[in-house]
Amino acid sequence: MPLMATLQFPFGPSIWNMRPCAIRMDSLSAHPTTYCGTRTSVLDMSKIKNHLLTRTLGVLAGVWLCSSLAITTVAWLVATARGTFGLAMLIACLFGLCGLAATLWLIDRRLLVPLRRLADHVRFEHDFGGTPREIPFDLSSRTDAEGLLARQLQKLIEASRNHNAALLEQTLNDPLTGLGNRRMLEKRLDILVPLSRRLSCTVSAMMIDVDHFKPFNDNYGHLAGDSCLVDIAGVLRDTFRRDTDVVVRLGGEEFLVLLINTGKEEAWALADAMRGMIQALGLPHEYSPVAPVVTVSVGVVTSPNGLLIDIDEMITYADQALYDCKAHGRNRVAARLIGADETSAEPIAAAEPTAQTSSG
Ligand SMILES: Nc1nc2c(ncn2[C@@H]2O[C@H](COP(=O)(O)OP(=O)(O)OP(=O)(O)O)[C@@H](O)[C@H]2O)c(=O)[nH]1
Repeated sequence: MPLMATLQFPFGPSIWNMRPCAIRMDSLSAHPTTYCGTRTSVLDMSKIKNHLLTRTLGVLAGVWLCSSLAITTVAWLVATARGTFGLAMLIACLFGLCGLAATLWLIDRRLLVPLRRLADHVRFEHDFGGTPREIPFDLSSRTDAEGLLARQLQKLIEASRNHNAALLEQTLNDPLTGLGNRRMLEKRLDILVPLSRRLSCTVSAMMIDVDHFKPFNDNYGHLAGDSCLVDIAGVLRDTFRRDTDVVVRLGGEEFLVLLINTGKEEAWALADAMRGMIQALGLPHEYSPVAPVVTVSVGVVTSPNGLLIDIDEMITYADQALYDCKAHGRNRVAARLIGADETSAEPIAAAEPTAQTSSG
């Protein structure tokens, strides 16, 4: 509000173009911690506002005083010389108007035009999806209050960009394992679903569940459980490395992998290899009836030829395949195939684990 008040002089249409800038700068300082994250910047902003106000009023008063003195002198001289008071007053008024117009023009060129350009820049930068742009050099290199304002705004914009990027990172990642989370999955699906449809390619999803994780947690402790989840996430990251592979932790001890252009045999083979690698980690789990080490069960579902319509549907089918795994003793891979008629998803088989020999 203070800066807004500073700029509300009736100087013609260009003044009204300043409104967005005034509001934006005002809102920056009104929410310092959420927008720029520093209180120092707010102090600087208020200094700038005071500086601008003092300077504008100073320029106005100076120009007005000088022109009034000049006008009065000229009027007095003319009236004395010609003895015609009316003519003298007319000339004085003309001079006065010219002085006023010159003052307004100067203020517009020196103060308002740069501020208007700054407002345009801030408006552009406010769209954080855009490519970052430096503030125009002729503005930021100025040594006066406008230059200071430009540099401060650039700092605020950069701080805000970094802050937003960090927040985005946090909202898309699982803090424990560093894998993506459900929101990341949704974001990637926005790209992958249309792509798989356009290319009419197969899509496979895997639901991975740690076998008997509750007794592991209960007996070895929550920290050991966390460390186990991190190790499993590492295997997933190493196994599914293509740019289009999506690996997320859905929550708890459940992970989801989405593979574009991957048929059922390939998905099955990958899932089984990954299952073997997790078993080969050899994380002791003496409370598991399946094996003396940590193992996983994997439900795989494949949608042929871009039939992936809805991720929730894929997850439901993958869950059913996972249920098949559990019904057959865990530490294995089971797969389902979504046919043209998606309601008749049929189980392909529940694969005997190739690396199950050690599990007994
Ligand atoms: N350490 C740790 N444990 C978690 C986390 N999230 C969930 N859990 C634990 O994971 C366990 C999940 O237990 P259940 O859902 O019963 O699964 P389960 O024991 O693996 O049983 P099955 O899946 O049928 O083999 C619970 O003990 C949760 O407390 C986490 O972030 N860290």
